[in-house]
Amino acid sequence: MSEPDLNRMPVKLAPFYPIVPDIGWLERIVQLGVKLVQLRIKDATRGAIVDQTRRALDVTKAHGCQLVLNDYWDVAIETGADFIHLGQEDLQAADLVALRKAGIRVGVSTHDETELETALLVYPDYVALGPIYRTKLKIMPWAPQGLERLKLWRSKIGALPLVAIGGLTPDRATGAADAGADSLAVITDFVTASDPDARIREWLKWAADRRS
Ligand SMILES: Cc1ncc(COP(=O)(O)OP(=O)(O)O)c(N)n1
Ligand SMILES: Cc1nc(C(=O)O)sc1CCOP(=O)(O)O
Ligand SMILES: [Mg+2]
Repeated sequence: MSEPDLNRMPVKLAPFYPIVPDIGWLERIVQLGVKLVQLRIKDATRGAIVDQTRRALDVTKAHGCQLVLNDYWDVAIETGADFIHLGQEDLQAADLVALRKAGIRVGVSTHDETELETALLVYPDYVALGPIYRTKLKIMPWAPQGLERLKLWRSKIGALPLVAIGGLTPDRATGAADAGADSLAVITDFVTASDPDARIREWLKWAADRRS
């Protein structure tokens, strides 16, 4: 368990939080104005992950965007990523003290109340709840949580930043944000769009309208 750093400022997450499978996607969308992005690489060597994370940090820093690395907590420390995102199994393996010492922010996945209790024990910088809607990305044992569950998470975690994930689309965005999500994590919607750049711009316009 890692103690909270009382000097650590709470994070403010951008309302739109795209997740990408590789550096090519990341470079493409950061140039469009994305301010928070997750690099979620599956099935690559550690060397390739380090290399892509370094390249991701170069491009995100140049564009005033924050980088979240998924899963690879040791690579996050080695490269100086802004955040690490940890699932519940990742959480058991990660060295949270080392992450804190390195100044890396920590986001944690939750899918039920037990997982939320576990997540809160490590004083995360944000909590993610999913899948809010059915997702086509991966098979998951949880039924869609829905907006009521998002409201419940909001009431349970107070001011801690809350990320919604799973099946989100621009049509569903305002509902999820009004239910309490500070930031919406999205993959399939823009990756499978006929014009991904246009879809990213649509999301960014929604985020800008949401902020104002
Ligand atoms: C913002 C956000 N929320 C949830 C997840 C899922 O993390 P995890 O449960 O570890 O599953 P994988 O993404 O590693 O397959 C996430 N990546 N990001
Ligand atoms: C990777 C992932 N984790 C989830 C969780 O609930 O923890 S849902 C999910 C996929 C979300 O992406 P899409 O926008 O493609 O549905
Ligand atoms: Mg994971």
